[in-house]
Amino acid sequence: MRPEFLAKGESLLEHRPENGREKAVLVGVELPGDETWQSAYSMQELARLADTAGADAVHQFIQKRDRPDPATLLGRGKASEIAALCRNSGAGLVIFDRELTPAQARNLEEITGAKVIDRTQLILDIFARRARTREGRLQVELAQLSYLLPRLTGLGGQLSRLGGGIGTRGPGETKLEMDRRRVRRRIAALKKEIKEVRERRDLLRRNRKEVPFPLVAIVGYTNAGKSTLLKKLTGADVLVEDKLFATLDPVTRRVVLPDNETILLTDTVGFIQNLPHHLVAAFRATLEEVMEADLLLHVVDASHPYMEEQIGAVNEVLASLGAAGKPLVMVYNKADLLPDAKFFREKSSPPAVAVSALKGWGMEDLLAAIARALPGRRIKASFFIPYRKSGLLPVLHEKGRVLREEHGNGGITVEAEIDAVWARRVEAKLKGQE
Ligand SMILES: Nc1nc2c(ncn2[C@@H]2O[C@H](COP(=O)(O)OP(=O)(O)OP(=O)(O)O)[C@@H](O)[C@H]2O)c(=O)[nH]1
Ligand SMILES: [Mg+2]
Repeated sequence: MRPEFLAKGESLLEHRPENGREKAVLVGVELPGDETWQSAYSMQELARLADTAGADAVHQFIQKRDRPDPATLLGRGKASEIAALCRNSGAGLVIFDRELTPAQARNLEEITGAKVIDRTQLILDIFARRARTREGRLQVELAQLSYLLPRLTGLGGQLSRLGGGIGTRGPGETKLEMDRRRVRRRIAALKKEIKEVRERRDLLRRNRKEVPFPLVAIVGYTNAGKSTLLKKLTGADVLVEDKLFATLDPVTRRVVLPDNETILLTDTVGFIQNLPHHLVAAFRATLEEVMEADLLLHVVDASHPYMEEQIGAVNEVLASLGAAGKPLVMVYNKADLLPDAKFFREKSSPPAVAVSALKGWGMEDLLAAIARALPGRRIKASFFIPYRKSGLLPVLHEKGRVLREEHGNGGITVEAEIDAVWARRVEAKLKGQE
């Protein structure tokens, strides 16, 4: 996706080749206080992100430093080594696992002669390529431009890197000012459009509320198997891939629980450690599905060596969205890859089930757990009860709070606040034969 402020032929991330895959050198920088296993895991993840974006890691290493070098993050000597690595392997791209300042990126590009980007830019790039809906695209563009704007400030070199082809002084400055204004204008326009999309969604959501189906949102670390689960439970034709961030646009489908209650199940964008905050902000509208949900299914890849850390990262994002206290069922997925998944089923708070979304194992357990965990949703409803069915009146009194009761011709009009499930049961009895 090309942000509109760029002229034709210019690209925000020039490292992307027209076709085929790019060769990249991946660099981690470990500072005092960082855990070694964490840097190593983060690098593995960076390699998978690079793969998803269309780059193959030809070299990767982690450099330990006492403090970051303000000009180049790692030492000049190391930067020259990277230059040699790039030359020898034909890599045109260097990806850092740590956020780079605009000056650092520029200096490193000068030394290495390659494109230099960081983890945030890589994730933004993946999102840009994968967003399908209008809303998703708007959100990604907003995130990209918000990331870009501070990087345009006073940096002629940086702008030319971003496709302007401009010098650093003189007329370049004027163009730079203009670009900055264009970017700001575009950001304002995007925010307005997203607000409109959001208002329409709110309307849809309100309509949906009147149909009192509980909303259940699937959340979890990227690649945990969320879409596979939705597919298995609903037969929905959703994208499942062994790639990070396969899903960007939420999909909602109906599921009928064993007690005949219907729920709406929503698949969401996956979470990742160090999720760029621009992205969280931009995807807030999408993630509102999560905040609105009556129940969350936290899907975990139980076969992953860093399962606990991934659970922690997801809980952090949930907390930042204000969804930490929501009713939740832990779904330990990929049980088919484990010798014994019994352990997970024994956890009881929050309730947990072990499943294999791929093989369809544990789906009945899961549906039963959802039914148990769903909080009773009270709605306001009115009923007309014919006298021959007046046996239903005590049900309303027992299960709900009767607000109004009027005995008229042929029957009783009752207004009550009642659990959604019971409201539907009473409706069903009223519609039934006897
Ligand atoms: N062995 C095994 N693999 C699974 C299972 N569930 C999902 N997978 C695989 O895990 C990979 C990711 O699955 P997705 O359903 O796309 O994962 P996701 O959580 O939706 O991922 P994102 O949308 O990228 O966040 C795919 O290769 C699936 O086939 C499972 O129960 N067992
Ligand atoms: Mg998915």
